Amino acid sequence: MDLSNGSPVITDPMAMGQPLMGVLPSNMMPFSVMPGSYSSPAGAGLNVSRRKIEEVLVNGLLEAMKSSSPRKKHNLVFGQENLPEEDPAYTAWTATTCPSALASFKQIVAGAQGKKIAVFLDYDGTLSPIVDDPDKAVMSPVMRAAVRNVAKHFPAAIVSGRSRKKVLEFVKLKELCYAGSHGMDIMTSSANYEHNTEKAKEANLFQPAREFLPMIDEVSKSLLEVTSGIEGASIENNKFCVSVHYRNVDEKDWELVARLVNEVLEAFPGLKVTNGRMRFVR
Ligand SMILES: O=P(O)(O)OC[C@H]1O[C@H](O[C@H]2O[C@H](CO)[C@@H](O)[C@H](O)[C@H]2O)[C@H](O)[C@@H](O)[C@@H]1O
Repeated sequence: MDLSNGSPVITDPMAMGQPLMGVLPSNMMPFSVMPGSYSSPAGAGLNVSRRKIEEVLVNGLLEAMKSSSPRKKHNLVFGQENLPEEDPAYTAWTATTCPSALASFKQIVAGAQGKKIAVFLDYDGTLSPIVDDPDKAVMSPVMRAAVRNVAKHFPAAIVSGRSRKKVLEFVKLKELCYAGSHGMDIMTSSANYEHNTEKAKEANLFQPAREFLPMIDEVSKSLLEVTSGIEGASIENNKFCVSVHYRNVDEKDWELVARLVNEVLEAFPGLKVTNGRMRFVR
C-alpha cells in the first residue's frame, strides 16, 4: 500500500500479522508505553496488554511521523514553502536524507564511464516542488523540457508513489517509462498510449499486485471515512497504495491520525504502512 515513505507494500511477509511493527524505529520496539493519551471507543473492550501494545504502535507511528516530516517554518501557509527562513532541523534532515547529486556530479560522471546509463527520476519534490495540495504539484515547462532532453540521450523512467496515471498526466512526456505506486504499476512504453488497443496496453503493463486492488480500494474508503472529521487530512488513492496526507493537519491531531490509521490497518494485516513526507503510504 502508500500502505508508505517508502510504501507495497502490500504483501511484505515481514508485515503479515504484524501491522506497523516493521516501520517502528528500533528504539520504540521495547515497550516504552506512554500513558494517558487519547483513547477511542474502539479501544474500550481491549484488555490491558493489548491496549499497551496499541499505545506502543501508535506512539511509534507518531514518532516516525515527526522524525520523517520536519516542518519548514510557515509551511502550513500555501505558497510559502520556499521561504528562506528554514527550521535548522529541516535543513539538517534534507542534508542527510537527500544529499545533492550535483555536489558529487564529477564522481557520478567518472563512475559512469563505459557503462550503459539509464535515468530514473522521482516526481514529487524532484521534478515538481512540494506543495500543500497534492493535486497542484505541477511540473514547470522548463523542467519538462529538461526531462525531454534527458530522454533523448538515455532511456528514462519516472518512479513515483503516485498512481501511474496521475504522474503521466503531470509529466505529459510519451518518451518515458512510468512506474507508479512505488513500482507496483509499471508501463514500459507510453508511446501511442491513448490509441493503443486494450491488448497492446496490457502488453506494456507490469502489475504484480493486481489481485489486491479490491483490498486497496476498501482500505482507501475506510481511511477516507475515519479521517473525514480531521481538518486538513486527506486521502489519495494511488491505485496500488494509499496515501494519508497530514501536511495540513494541526500537529496536535497527528496522534489521532496515527491512531485511526492503526485501527484501520488492524483489519488488513497483510498491508504495510510506511511514512513519507507528511504522509503515510500503504
Ligand atoms: O514518490 P515519492 O517521492 O515517494 O512521493 C510520493 C508521494 O508524493 C506525493 O506526496 C508528496 O508531495 C505532495 C505534493 O507536493 C505533498 O503535499 C506531500 O506532503 C508529499 O508527501 C503524493 O501526493 C503521494 O501520494 C505520494 O505517495
